[in-house]
Order: sequence, then structure tokens, then C-alpha cells
Amino acid sequence: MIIRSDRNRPSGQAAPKPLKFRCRDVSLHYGDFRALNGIDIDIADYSVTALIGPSGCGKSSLLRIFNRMNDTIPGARVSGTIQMDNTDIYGPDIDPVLLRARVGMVFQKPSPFPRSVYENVAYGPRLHGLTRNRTELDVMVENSLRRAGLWDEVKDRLSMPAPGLSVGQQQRLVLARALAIEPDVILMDEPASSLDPIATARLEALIEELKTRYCIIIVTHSMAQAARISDRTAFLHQGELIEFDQTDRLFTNPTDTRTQDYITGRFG
Ligand SMILES: Nc1ncnc2c1ncn2[C@@H]1O[C@H](COP(=O)(O)OP(=O)(O)OP(=O)(O)O)[C@@H](O)[C@H]1O
Repeated sequence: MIIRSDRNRPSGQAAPKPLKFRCRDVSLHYGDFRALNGIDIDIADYSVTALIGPSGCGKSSLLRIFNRMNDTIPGARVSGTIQMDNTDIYGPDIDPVLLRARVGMVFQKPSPFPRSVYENVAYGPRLHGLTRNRTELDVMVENSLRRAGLWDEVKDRLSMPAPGLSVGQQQRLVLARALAIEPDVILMDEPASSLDPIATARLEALIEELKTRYCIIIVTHSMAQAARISDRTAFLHQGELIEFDQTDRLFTNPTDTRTQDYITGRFG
């Protein structure tokens, strides 16, 4: 069982960032194919960590390590140590369903349920018994929509079917849905890939706000996006973690020639 972490989160950015995940010698196989090879990485809380690298290098596979989503893929096998708040999340007493409630995920394409805006957000808190009555649930839904930057646009039409929202609004709705179950961590797998530039800018501004309360790990194909929004960036290549550093340093002064080649567009 995972013990829920302290909810008194720092509001500013000045405080030193505690460690959220500690991964050592993490490998992942799909059948005989090794998709990740001996990854060591420490992920700080209250910050944005970007995972970049050429197609097929293992970014999504690594992202799914943090909430055990790879467990749901037949033939996928993880080895090594992955600790969250000093607890081994692959330990025998960990319930992956509860883990995924603490480590929420937003995917490439928003996929709201074919229900109302309200029901989409209320579903998780109801399932996990987080609220005692309708009033508390209403507050939870409103707070989650506010945090996801969507409240003002939907407050007068909470009963409208969610698929009727724009794609950018749908992406913020699924973010609200993830926030409603009070996660500590938000994983994002190319969340802006189906958004136009304006919706992308909104999402990026939102990520900047959210990192004061959550640990955010984001897979992105856009190096410009990684540079804009992340504090630290990990560059992967062929299943290996080649370089992991503060984002400005990785982009201006990479130590490995493969990182240099990738960020200068020589491959990928
Ligand atoms: N379910 C699976 N079964 C078998 N192989 C898989 C599976 N998922 C991913 N792979 C393989 O593992 C490797 C890493 O894939 P992954 O999706 O993690 O890479 P990625 O860097 O996120 O790629 P992209 O940027 O194209 O989305 C690839 O070679 C991919 O083909």
C-alpha cells in the first residue's frame, strides 16, 4: 500500500525540489525485444521533466514505467528498481490501480467518455470514494475544472456531452479528470500533438502553473516545447538514457555527441 504524501505543497518555486522518483538499472522488454536498457534517473517533484529522443527510442515506454501502465501490455517485462517517495512501486504490496490514481496520465489524443462534462470529471472521485455527497462532488468537479483552466468555458454547460467540446477543451477536460482523483504526479504523452498553436500555448501555460503542485513528466517530439516548459530534459536513444540535465544546459551545452546531433537536427 502506498502512503499518500503530504498535501501541504509548496506554493512557490524557491524551495528545493524533493525527489519524487528514483529509478535504478531499469530495463523493459517486450517479449525478446529490449526497449529500455539500464536506465538510472531521478525525477524531482514540483517540476517538469521532459523526455525527448527520436521515434522509437523508448520515451513512451519509460513514461509508462512510472504508473505501471506497461503491466497492461502482454509480454512487457520490467526489471530494476523504481521508487516513488522511497517506496518500490513494483513491490508485492502495491496495488497498480491505486498507484495509477496517484500517478495520472494524459494521452496524445483526448478521449473523454461519451457523457456530460460534469460526469467525466465526477467519475474518478465517485469510483475512489473521494467525496461524501453531491455538494462535495460539485466542489471537486469545479476545482478540477478550474485547475485545468476550463471552468470559465464550461461552467454554464456542465451537462453538455463532452465530445462536443473542441479538441483543446477536451484535452483540458481529460486533464481535469486526472486532477479530480488528487494525483501527485501527471504523466503526459505528447499532450499537444493534436492541438493547434493557440491550444498548445494554453496547455503549456497550464503546465507551468500545475508544476507548483505536481510532479509532471512529459513526452514531447517538440524540442522547442521541451525547452519552453521543462526544468530538466532526458534525451533517450535506442532505449538508453544518453543525457539528463537541466534543460537550458542540455540544449546549449550537451556533453554527448548523440544529444548534440539530435538537437541540431542531424538525426531523428
Ligand atoms: N506493445 C509493444 N509491443 C512490442 N514492442 C513495442 C510495444 N510498444 C513499443 N514497442 C517498441 O519499443 C520501442 C520503444 O517504443 P516507444 O513507443 O516507447 O518509443 P517512443 O520513443 O515513445 O516512440 P515515438 O516517438 O515514435 O512515439 C519501439 O521499438 C517500439 O516499436
